Amino acid sequence: MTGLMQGKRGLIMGLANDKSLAWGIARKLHEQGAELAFSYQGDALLKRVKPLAESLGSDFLIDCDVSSMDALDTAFATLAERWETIDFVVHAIGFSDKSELRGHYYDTSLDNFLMTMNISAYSLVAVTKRAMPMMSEGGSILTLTYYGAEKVVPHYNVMGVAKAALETSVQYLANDLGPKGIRVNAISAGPVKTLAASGIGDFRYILKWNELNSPLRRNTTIDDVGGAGLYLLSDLSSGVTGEVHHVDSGYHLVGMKQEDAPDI
Ligand SMILES: NC(=O)c1ccc[n+]([C@@H]2O[C@H](COP(=O)([O-])OP(=O)(O)OC[C@H]3O[C@@H](n4cnc5c(N)ncnc54)[C@H](O)[C@@H]3O)[C@@H](O)[C@H]2O)c1
Ligand SMILES: Cc1c(CN(C)C(=O)CCc2cnc3c(c2)CCC(=O)N3)oc2ccccc12
Repeated sequence: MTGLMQGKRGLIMGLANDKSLAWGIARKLHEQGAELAFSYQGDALLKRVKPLAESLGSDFLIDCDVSSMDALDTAFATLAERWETIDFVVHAIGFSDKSELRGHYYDTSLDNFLMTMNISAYSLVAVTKRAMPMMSEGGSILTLTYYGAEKVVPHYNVMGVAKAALETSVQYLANDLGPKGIRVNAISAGPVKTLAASGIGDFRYILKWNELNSPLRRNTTIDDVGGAGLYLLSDLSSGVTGEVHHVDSGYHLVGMKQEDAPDI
């Protein structure tokens, strides 16, 4: 049977290892017949990303630090050399100085505020600008956000502000690109123990709280995110753009501790 993504190809940005949300998405896309290119952040990550990409039949690896406009120009030129058109881009990138992802938001430095907004929010605009001309047959762009954009999650701090900017950017980009048949959406994922989650104080508490208080009473997996990513990147979501789709076991619905949740 032909897959949902048969004949489709695109770029996955933000794969670091086999715990990455990008990995959950890449696997599902490959299963459904997509052809994949991967961008990674520097040689240190290449040794982990290369074997993962190869396991999905891809030898198309592109070094790209999204804080550099030259690197973005070079990355998309390399992409266009081999593939004249692409059907999708996954933007699974976010970063802040972890010393400011604890304590008070009012202690956020200007430097880290700007760096965090650049990498975690502006980079989607910069990527979209460069992907657009390659999506002459239309396309789908997907980014990853978190509930901390909508409501205060203690210590998510400047990342929450950046994700709020990212989510509104999704709306403005969707409106700009709609006439070109390019859709732009976000998945708001529940907490998942990834590289970007390690080094966060009391992450185990956040995971446990979500497990005990989400409607599904379980944490989110990268396969949960992969399935929803496949939907948003495929023609099944042809009428969907500018959307933030929660893949969080329903946690965003909850306004108070569940009765059956033990104290943790
Ligand atoms: N893990 C979670 O709990 C969770 C929940 C919701 C949303 N998210 C978001 O999902 C996305 C993917 O994160 P993840 O949890 O899979 O962790 P991850 O560490 O596996 O992925 C983050 C990626 O961002 C890349 N990156 C950081 N700075 C970069 C730069 N300047 N240029 C290029 N790449 C850069 C890293 O190399 C890494 O591959 C992020 O946007 C994150 O904010 C994560
Ligand atoms: C959930 C959750 C996350 C996971 N998540 C949704 C994220 O978006 C990850 C954000 C993040 C951004 N930059 C860095 C790190 C994490 C740690 C390593 C590093 O050096 N920089 O991070 C939190 C930080 C504080 C509170 C909750 C969370």
